[in-house]
Amino acid sequence: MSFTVGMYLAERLAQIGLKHHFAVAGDYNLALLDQLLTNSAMRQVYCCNELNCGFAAEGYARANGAAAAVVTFSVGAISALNAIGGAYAENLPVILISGAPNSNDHGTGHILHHTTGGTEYSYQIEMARRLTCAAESITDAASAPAKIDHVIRTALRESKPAYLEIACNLATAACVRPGPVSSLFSSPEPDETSLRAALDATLDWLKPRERVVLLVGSRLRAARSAEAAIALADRLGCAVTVMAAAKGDFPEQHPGFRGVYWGEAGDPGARELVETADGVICLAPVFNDYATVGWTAWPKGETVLLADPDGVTVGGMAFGGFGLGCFLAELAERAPPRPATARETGFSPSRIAPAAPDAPLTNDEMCRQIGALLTPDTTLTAETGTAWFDVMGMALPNGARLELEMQWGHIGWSVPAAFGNAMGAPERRQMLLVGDGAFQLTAQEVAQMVRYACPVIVFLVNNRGYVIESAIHDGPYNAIKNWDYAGLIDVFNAGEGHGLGLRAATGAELEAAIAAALANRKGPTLIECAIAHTDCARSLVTWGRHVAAANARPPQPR
Ligand SMILES: Cc1ncc(Cn2nnc(CCOP(=O)(O)OP(=O)(O)O)c2C)c(N)n1
Repeated sequence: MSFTVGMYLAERLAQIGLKHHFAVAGDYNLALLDQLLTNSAMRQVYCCNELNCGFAAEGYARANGAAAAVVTFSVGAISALNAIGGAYAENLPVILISGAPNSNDHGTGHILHHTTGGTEYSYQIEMARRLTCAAESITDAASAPAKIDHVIRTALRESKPAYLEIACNLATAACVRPGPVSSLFSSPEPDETSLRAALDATLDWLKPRERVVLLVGSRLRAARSAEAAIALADRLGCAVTVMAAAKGDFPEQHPGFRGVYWGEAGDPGARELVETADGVICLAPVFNDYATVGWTAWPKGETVLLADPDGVTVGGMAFGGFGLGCFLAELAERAPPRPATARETGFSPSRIAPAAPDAPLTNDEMCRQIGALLTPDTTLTAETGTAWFDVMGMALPNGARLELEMQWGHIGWSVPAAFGNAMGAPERRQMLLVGDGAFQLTAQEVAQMVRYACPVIVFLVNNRGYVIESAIHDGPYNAIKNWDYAGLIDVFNAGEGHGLGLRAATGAELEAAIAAALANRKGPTLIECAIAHTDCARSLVTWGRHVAAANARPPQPR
């Protein structure tokens, strides 16, 4: 069999470490799917729809480092683009690959199915360009290798999604074979002059400061700088706080860890620590409206050093041309060691007392039991909603990973993302905390957890509606139709699956359900937790009040 464009793509995806790619079939991509199937290093995994396919790939990228989703033109790709927007917002290298019209149709005036009905088909790549770091259209075999390599190389370097569309008659076209994969991982050398200047300015800035705090942000992970951040914390002997979206991105058992900084909604003491510090080193933060609690918790001014993936701002100057990791590592080397002052007082997350076993299940008791399940090899995916606030109070053992989507915040993301994460890291204990409202958007991907025998433990918080929305601004639109969520599993099993659907209305029932879930290694266990509609973390109410105020700001005269 001659080597083809589709085989070139398959080999590159396998070479960058993908053992799976996600797909939904469509006549524009069937020949390409066949070509991808010829590569035995990768398994083709199918999803119920293209939005879920994109989110499954996003979740896979969190576990595996990168991911690919293969969809059909327009009707598939435009749904998937919502998930690609999420991957962009969350700094994840997901390659969206779309089948596309036959290369002979361009310029012929042909009207094609799965298009908007015109004779131009470039609208899709134009949309994709707005949500990716690189986008290419393959309509001839000769240029395919360079375009494929460009898209993958840029996605890996930028830690952002990229887009590739392949004409449906090109996947089987003869193509050269790929060269060494090292060319896909190349990145520019740091600008030594600028790096030195940034380090000198930082050391000068540090000199007079006695109460320094690190504030870890959610782009630290994408910048692959977590180890360097730990080294810096050890060198400076300082306190370390994390922003909500970065919870789990710094080891919580580290002696300097002091909790989540999230204004009035964060851990007790974290706000005072950050806001009374005379030096706050912000590591790859995203200070958006939710993260700053409606603009009420945003460290600024000359006490702040901003260390971003693409540059450092300190002492009234901006420096660029080097990566965050190398800046932090060099700073950890050059900063004068300081006594571990921050380690005099430890950090202990708030403890929840066990509820009476037969009392109606409360949100606190549910969080207490879930928190007790966290192990160093646990991945907990938490959905937009009260789940955000629930997980903030849980102590994460070193090694445990918390997956959040607090920038894009697409409800429903967590179900396919947890499925994708489970496919990428099957050796980890995979748990999902999702509200009933979000679940209703993408519930069908639990059927794929059954199909691929993923033992994900799904905690479905049935609090009868959109509680997070009610906390911001209530109204009839926050009520939803109740489902028999546990009963869905019988539907998804369709007789041959090993999913388990359980209900928990008391602490004792939740304990029993968790025991059954831990024993069920052949498929997902969905535990429908009955929680009163008004029973939510107090921090959500505080946060909701500030966010509502920020949303309600009257138009300012311009
Ligand atoms: C795709 C999408 N559509 C609408 C929204 C707005 N939104 N954010 N959170 C919610 C409600 C989430 O409700 P649940 O999942 O039940 O979570 P809880 O807060 O635990 O009740 C909405 C409707 C959103 N974040 N994403």
